[in-house]
Amino acid sequence: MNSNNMYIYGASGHAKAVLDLLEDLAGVKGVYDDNMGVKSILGLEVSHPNSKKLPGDFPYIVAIGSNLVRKNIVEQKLAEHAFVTLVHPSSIVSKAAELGVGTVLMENSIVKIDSTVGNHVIINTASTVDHDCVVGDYGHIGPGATLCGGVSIGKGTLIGAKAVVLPGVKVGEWCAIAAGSIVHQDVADGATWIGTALKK
Ligand SMILES: CC(=O)SCCNC(=O)CCNC(=O)[C@H](O)C(C)(C)COP(=O)(O)OP(=O)(O)OC[C@H]1O[C@@H](n2cnc3c(N)ncnc32)[C@H](O)[C@@H]1OP(=O)(O)O
Repeated sequence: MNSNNMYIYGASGHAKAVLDLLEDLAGVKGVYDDNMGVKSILGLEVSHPNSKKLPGDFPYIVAIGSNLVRKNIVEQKLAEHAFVTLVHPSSIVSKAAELGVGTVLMENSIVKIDSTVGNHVIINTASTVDHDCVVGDYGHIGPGATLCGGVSIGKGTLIGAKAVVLPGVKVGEWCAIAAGSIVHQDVADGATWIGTALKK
């Protein structure tokens, strides 16, 4: 699956990690980034689209760590384009789980039975989405984070590295959960949670 032809949008640290998921880079038909200062990544030339129409012959992956920037690129620049889903071979995905388009599962991540992961989500290294979870579009489950069973994560929300969301908890849209936190109650849209409490 990871050796299909595709374009990559984004050329910073997260893009490097995404390129490293691919069996080889021969299938990468182009890399785009809005930053004119970025000229290459892992030996691949980086193009700067500006007002140029982006090619549509192969699907894209938007490899940008910021959830909001990723959303804006998808919806403003690639609204007419198709996307791939990348799953590292070391990941474990239940046959009864659903993964959206443009979503990336990094090494050793796990998505368990009856979970649904939306579009353009990052399931980062060694994170766990346990049974019956929902992760909304443009979310990011950080490295080593754990979603216990029946957790719901709203659109655009960042779950920081090694954070734990306890069973059945609902985290709203566009929230930030600090690295290492334990989330034991529901979190409202747009809120920041640090440690074991909402940020004052
Ligand atoms: C491969 C990769 O790298 S993937 C990257 C995944 N990303 C992450 O895991 C990062 C997650 N983000 C965080 O943890 C951030 O600290 C956030 C979003 C929660 C907070 O960021 P900001 O809103 O900028 O808050 P800020 O940095 O000003 O910190 C606010 C306070 O919380 C404290 N704080 C911030 N993060 C944490 C944390 N993880 N644990 C404990 N305290 C924290 C700060 O020390 C500060 O304390 P103070 O008010 O006493 O000085």
